[in-house]
Order: sequence, then structure tokens, then C-alpha cells
Amino acid sequence: MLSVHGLKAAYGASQVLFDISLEVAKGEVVTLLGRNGMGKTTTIRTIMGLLPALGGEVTIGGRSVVRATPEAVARMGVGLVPEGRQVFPTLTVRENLIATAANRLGRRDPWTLERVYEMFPRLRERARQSATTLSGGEQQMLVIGRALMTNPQLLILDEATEGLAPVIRAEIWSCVERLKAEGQSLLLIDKNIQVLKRLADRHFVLEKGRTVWSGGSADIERDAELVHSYVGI
Ligand SMILES: Nc1ncnc2c1ncn2[C@@H]1O[C@H](COP(=O)(O)OP(=O)(O)OP(=O)(O)O)[C@@H](O)[C@H]1O
Repeated sequence: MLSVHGLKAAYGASQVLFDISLEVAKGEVVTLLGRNGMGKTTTIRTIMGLLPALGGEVTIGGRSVVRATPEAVARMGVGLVPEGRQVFPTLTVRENLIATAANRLGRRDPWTLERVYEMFPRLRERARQSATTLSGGEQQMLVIGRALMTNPQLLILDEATEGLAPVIRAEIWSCVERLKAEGQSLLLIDKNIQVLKRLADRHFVLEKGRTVWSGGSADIERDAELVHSYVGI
């Protein structure tokens, strides 16, 4: 589904990614782990075409996207929930959900408003309200719902639970669990390693712009000392 090999990227003259490699297979839940500033968000931005790659390869479904625009990457089926809950502030909840809806890939069971409202009942209750009147947690649900409405083949969540109350976090994790059960491919960045160990199939650890470790959740236990030295927990 997604394959990244030897990816390099920079902000101006400052190189941040040196050698990033990772894979997400169809239906797999994969994490990017690493301390702050190690290059997780930059990796996602480069995959999405928001930052040009200096080298390396990114393929989606076997097709290279390393020079593709963000629109083209989205059309190829990658949905991103970026850091920071970016709702469209002038639109209502419902309008946010339908603004970028698409079923480009002819999915048989596409996401609809009804399915999103069923996943996040609070959004139904607030459908006609301006998105800016929602709480932080509700805004995060809205951004996830909006990404689902594009029917992504791969959904990327960058720190989706950061700064949220535990009860809202639990709702987001239960959404992730349901998506996983439905066979949705997911790439997750989050600090809640314990939850990620339970939910994810595979993990990639980044250190100073390089992939330095990968393995399943059982491998994290086996290599606990090493992984914890990278991840800092
Ligand atoms: N817009 C930018 N311009 C210049 N440097 C940046 C920019 N954004 C990030 N960086 C730098 O790139 C490096 C990687 O940052 P990145 O945000 O990818 O890390 P991260 O692993 O996602 O960490 P965090 O959890 O803090 O978001 C850091 O050294 C950071 O300071």
C-alpha cells in the first residue's frame, strides 16, 4: 500500500530526513515512534507532497508519488489528519464533512454522513453548528470524520489524541479500533505507546531523521531497552 525507502528531506538548507524507510501493507496498522523533533511529522509531510523529497522513493500501491502534489497524493487515496485540528472555521460541522468528500476509488461501502455520525454521535448533534463552536475533542472527531469522507485507502493520524481529555482520547482510540476491524490501513503517530502496542501491527522508530528500528509489538517487549532508549519512555 505505502512504501517509503531511503527518504531524504530538508527545510531550506537544514536537512531533517536522512534515511527514512517504512511500509504499510493493506489493512495494517503501523506507527511512527520517536522523541520530539526526530522527523515524524516531516516524514508525513514529505509523503503527502507538502515538502519536496531530496532523495529516496515513496510509492502508493506500487506507483511513485515522490514528486506528486498533495492533491495527487490525496487522489491516490491517502487521507491525512494533521497535527492541530484544522477544521474549516467558516463552515458548519455538516459542511466540513461534505466539503472534501469523495469516492474516487469506487469503494463499495463508501463513508457517508450517516456512517460518520454513527461513529461520532456528537457530530450529528452539532451538525448545524459552526465548527468553531466545538470543543477541541469534537473538532478532532470532525477532522477525522472529514478525512474518512474522502474514503482514504490509507489514513494517517498525526498526534490525533494530543491535548485531549482521557474520555475523548478513549473515543478516538475506539474509533481507530473500529477502523482497524474494518480493514482500514492506518499510519499513526502518537505518544501513547501502551495503546499503540495494543492496537498496531508494526512500529517504525525514528532517530534524527533515520529509521533505526522496526518490529511488531512483541518485538518492542523483546528489545525494550533499545526501543525505550530511542523513544524516551
Ligand atoms: N518548518 C520548519 N522549518 C525548519 N525546521 C523545522 C520545521 N519543522 C520542523 N523542523 C525541524 O525538523 C526536525 C524534525 O521535526 P518534526 O516536526 O518532523 O519532528 P517530530 O518527530 O514530528 O516531532 P514532534 O513530536 O515534536 O512533532 C526538528 O529538528 C524540527 O526543529
